[in-house]
Amino acid sequence: MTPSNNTQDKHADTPTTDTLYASPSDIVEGFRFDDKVVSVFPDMIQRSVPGYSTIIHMISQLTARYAQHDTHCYDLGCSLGAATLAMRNGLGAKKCHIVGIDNSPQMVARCQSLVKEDTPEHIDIRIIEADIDGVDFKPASVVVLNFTLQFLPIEKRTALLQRIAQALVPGGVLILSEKLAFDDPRHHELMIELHHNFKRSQGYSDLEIAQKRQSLENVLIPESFPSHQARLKEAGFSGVELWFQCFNFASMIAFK
Ligand SMILES: C[S@@+](CC[C@H](N)C(=O)[O-])C[C@H]1O[C@@H](n2cnc3c(N)ncnc32)[C@H](O)[C@@H]1O
Ligand SMILES: O=C(O)C(=O)C[C@]1(C(=O)O)C=C[C@@H](O)C=C1
Repeated sequence: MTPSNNTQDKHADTPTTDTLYASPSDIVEGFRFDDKVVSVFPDMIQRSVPGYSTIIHMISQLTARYAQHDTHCYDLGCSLGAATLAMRNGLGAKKCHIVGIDNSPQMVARCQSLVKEDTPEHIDIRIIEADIDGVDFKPASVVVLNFTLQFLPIEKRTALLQRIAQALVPGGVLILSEKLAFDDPRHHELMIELHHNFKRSQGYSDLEIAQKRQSLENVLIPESFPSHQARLKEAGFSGVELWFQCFNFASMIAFK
């Protein structure tokens, strides 16, 4: 079996368009990664996160540059495995242990079958159902948190990043993608407006945008780049840089 080059190819056969917030609802429930979200997730994330494909593509390249032989490569909050497969593609001939972790049983079940059908047996790749808060990390060279930390309660974020920093071998990196907040309220509002315009351009209605925003309230908690930078340094990283940003969506690289 030949692994696909485009990590989203496998998701292309998922037919479902995201219409989860298209009908008016009296009570908008808090966002959860349940069956309904799993069935539309590739479409939802592609049409909601500007630059998502670019980030996934670059995770391959960053893995090619930073992965070290016989270490672990972790994808934390792997959802359907887009970043996991991007890491796998970036490894080339390097022998690493790839581990994708998610605490949504529905995501994990679908991810396991997608990864299995696309990966030759000699590649060491595992998708595990677990809370990333309690995982005992093995020595790692590349760790990915692609739009996952934002769902962890703020008070748990430092401890997780400390455990990641401790697990990274010298020369290892953390790739951290997040929805950002901004300290200047004028800029914060502008970024939200431009993001909503992006969603409109992707076919979402004003109602869908408003209801999704409500469902993410107090579930996805964004922080500013300076806050992330300060916390990552406190957690043990020696350098933290932004390598991608489009509006309020960004990806950082943190060096051990
Ligand atoms: C926005 S999605 C991540 C997208 C994915 N990384 C990608 O690149 O396609 C966030 C994921 O994090 C998972 N998640 C949230 N909190 C978690 C936790 N404490 N432990 C493990 N997974 C978690 C969710 O179930 C969800 O699948
Ligand atoms: O739709 C939004 O406004 C988002 O914030 C996008 C976002 C994310 O950043 O994780 C939110 C939930 C889904 O998991 C997919 C994407």
